[in-house]
Amino acid sequence: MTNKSVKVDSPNVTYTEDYILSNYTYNNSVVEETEKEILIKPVKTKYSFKTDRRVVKTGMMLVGWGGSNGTTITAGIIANKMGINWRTNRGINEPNYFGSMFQCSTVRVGVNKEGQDVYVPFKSVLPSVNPNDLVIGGWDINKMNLADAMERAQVLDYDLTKQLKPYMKDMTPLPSIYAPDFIASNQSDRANHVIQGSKAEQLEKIRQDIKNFKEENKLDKVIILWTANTERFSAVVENVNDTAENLLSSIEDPEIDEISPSTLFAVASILEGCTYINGSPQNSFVPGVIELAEQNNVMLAGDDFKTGQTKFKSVMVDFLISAGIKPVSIVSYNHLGNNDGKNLSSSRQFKSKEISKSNVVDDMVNSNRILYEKGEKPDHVVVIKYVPYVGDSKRALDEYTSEIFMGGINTIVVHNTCEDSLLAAPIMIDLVILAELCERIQWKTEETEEFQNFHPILSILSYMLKAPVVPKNTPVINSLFKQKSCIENIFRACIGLEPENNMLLEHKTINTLKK
Ligand SMILES: NC(=O)c1ccc[n+]([C@@H]2O[C@H](COP(=O)([O-])OP(=O)(O)OC[C@H]3O[C@@H](n4cnc5c(N)ncnc54)[C@H](O)[C@@H]3O)[C@@H](O)[C@H]2O)c1
Ligand SMILES: O=P([O-])([O-])O[C@@H]1[C@@H](O)[C@H](O)[C@@H](O)[C@H](O)[C@@H]1O
Repeated sequence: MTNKSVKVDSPNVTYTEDYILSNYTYNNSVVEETEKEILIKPVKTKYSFKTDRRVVKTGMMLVGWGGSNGTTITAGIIANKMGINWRTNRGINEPNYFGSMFQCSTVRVGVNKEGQDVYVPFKSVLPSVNPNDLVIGGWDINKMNLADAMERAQVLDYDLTKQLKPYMKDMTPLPSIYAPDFIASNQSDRANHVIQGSKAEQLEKIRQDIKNFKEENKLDKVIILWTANTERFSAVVENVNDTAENLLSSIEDPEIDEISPSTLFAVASILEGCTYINGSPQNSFVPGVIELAEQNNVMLAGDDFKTGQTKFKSVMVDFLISAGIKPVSIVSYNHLGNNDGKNLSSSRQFKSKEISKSNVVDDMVNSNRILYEKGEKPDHVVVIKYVPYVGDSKRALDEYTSEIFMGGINTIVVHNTCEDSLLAAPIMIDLVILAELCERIQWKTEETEEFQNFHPILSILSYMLKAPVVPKNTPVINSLFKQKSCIENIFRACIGLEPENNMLLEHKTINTLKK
């Protein structure tokens, strides 16, 4: 695939040294529904987009750096950066970023003179950070260095880990905030690298860590990503964490415990002006965090990486319902033996994951009132079991039972086995790279004078997340192809291209009589 630069030649697009400026007409429709009629009125909004072309030196700080995902993403980036090949019984393996939608998928940009579709790497559409250039750091409640932690995770092939150890042995996580009430008690033996002191002192330490990391590595920006253990949900308590002011005040109050480590990290990130991404299912983004991010115009994205079983579900259910087939029972079972699975074997932590894995079909079900009455849903069961022997190699079994034509029943069973962390690492890379890119895109319309950033809650990143956090009163979209289409078409608009509509009219209106 080409590494050529991609440029749009259009009166709607201007390339300056520092910016790509595009004028884009956004076509939508306003619908008026009466007793007897649905009246649809097309509307047009003129947008201007401004994308900063200056890709700067970017750091990625991982909370939970010593875990399976944290060590795997670090190992994968080093292997790609250094071009480290490794041998297995299948022969020589080369590093890649497979599973990263932005690094390894393509977009159709038009047709050539022969009428053939032309595809370019998605990552070539707008200037973005090369994952090889990410400066990596982070925190863990366990002091093990990254080389030993990579071995502990047992995710990557031996010959690769042997070559990587010299690069990772001197990488040591910073001590972190440990609150035993928020993660499984079976994690307590891991907690040997903990920041002491009050919540306020812990918050200040994390803020200082971010400042130091930025300064020591001469970074222009840092993105912070939570890939630590799944926490239980935090209670949303009036006067405690319901507003930004109350949350900041609660952090200063030693009597208040209902502030999770992940919420403290989110507050620290926001106060340091760093985008924060929640890769786990807990509600780190209590209302006070959301308000603080909006007040400081700092971006957030979450919750819970969408990597395997749930990603598949958001395709499968979309296919069934959009085909007019009615899923009536969905059972998702999996077992795995990594430390994530160990933590999830505790009921309160499993509950967080059960919620994020269960809500993923709601938008698709609610979009079809032919198949489903209002409020009607398929039976939906999520089961996760901890089986130490299988380690990171998650075994997922899904059963989709649907009603089909004339009383027929269709049952589809899927078995899916893979190293969970090898699915998660490229998704984490996409989240960080795309979050950084979104920080450099601004928009305005004819009604707004100044260019402004996207809303701080980055719902555009929903493709990578099981339980997308979205701005208040906006829709949660879980359908994978709608999510991909959203990212692709917004980026196309930034270079003045129309949305991909898949009409290929040029191939359907050919004049067969023309000689
Ligand atoms: N496919 C996937 O792997 C996948 C998909 C979706 C979500 N997730 C989520 O990603 C997270 C990480 O998964 P994993 O497989 O790497 O788990 P892991 O248990 O191997 O790693 C988590 C790490 O976080 C550390 N930790 C726990 N509490 C911490 C704290 N307060 N501060 C800093 N570090 C802390 C632990 O010591 C551990 O090293 C989990 O919450 C998991 O549910 C994983
Ligand atoms: O993304 P996905 O494969 O549906 O979900 C996964 C679960 O199946 C797995 O049990 C859990 O340990 C991972 O954290 C991840 O959430």
